[in-house]
Amino acid sequence: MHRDAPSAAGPAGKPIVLVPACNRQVGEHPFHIAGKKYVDAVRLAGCLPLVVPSASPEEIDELLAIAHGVLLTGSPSNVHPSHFDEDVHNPALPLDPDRDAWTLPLIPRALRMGMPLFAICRGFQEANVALGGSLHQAVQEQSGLNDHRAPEGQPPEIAYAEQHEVHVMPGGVLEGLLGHEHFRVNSLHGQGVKTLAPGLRVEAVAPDGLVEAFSVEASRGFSLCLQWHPEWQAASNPVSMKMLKAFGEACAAFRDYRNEIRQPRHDFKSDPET
Ligand SMILES: N[C@@H](CCC(=O)NCCCC(=O)O)C(=O)O
Repeated sequence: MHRDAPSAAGPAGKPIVLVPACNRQVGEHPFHIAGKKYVDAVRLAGCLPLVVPSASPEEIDELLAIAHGVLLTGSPSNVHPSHFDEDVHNPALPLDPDRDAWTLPLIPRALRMGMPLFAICRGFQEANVALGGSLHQAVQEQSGLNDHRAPEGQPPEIAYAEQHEVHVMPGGVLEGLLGHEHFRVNSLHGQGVKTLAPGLRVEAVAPDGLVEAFSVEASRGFSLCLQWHPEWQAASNPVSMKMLKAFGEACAAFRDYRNEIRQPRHDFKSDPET
């Protein structure tokens, strides 16, 4: 086999990142939707976004067989509290049980494979619940915790403006990437971590002590789950770009590993050119 021949798995294309969609009623009809800023963030990471409408358990396995990473987006909808054994606290707030139904089983399966995971806001909350944690349904109603919701009725430039500092915990993924002790982030959430799932490592906390970032210690792959929105104007945010670059590199490494183990073993004895 010529040394410069492409590998049997073919030239490595961009890593494929699954982006689970939300479910939204538009007029009389149900739609699957995904925020453009999340899809743009996957491209900024150097990966190929694959927005997925929904998936049956069998389809989850098929999707994981072709993917090299998962990005869980934010959403105005809340993770249904039944997944952490609570009743709905405020029925006026939107839910998305169809998204919950497949992202919650997707997360542990992806992590068990060592597939890179990048989770944002609702996605951060999904990851905590999927792995056995629970959420405050109304952070602002908890004694000692601040109101982490965005200012109401404001244009995106105000709603996604930086709201508070986060303190980076020493020795974790974030400190390794950023080397920062603290920096300011935006904040657009009413739910928040109540109990952290087993096996999660706190990566950053807000001034009131609320967990703002975690990684999955048990996973052998890259994982970074953030309560804030790094995808907002990410291209002009050096902190966001460092995290997205690390995620993209981890997805590329996972792709290369996948291609390597799937490459048919070469029988050098029978090949006259070796
Ligand atoms: N609904 C949850 C999660 C909040 C969240 O993801 N906000 C972002 C919504 C819009 C966007 O996608 O940027 C909560 O309130 O905690």
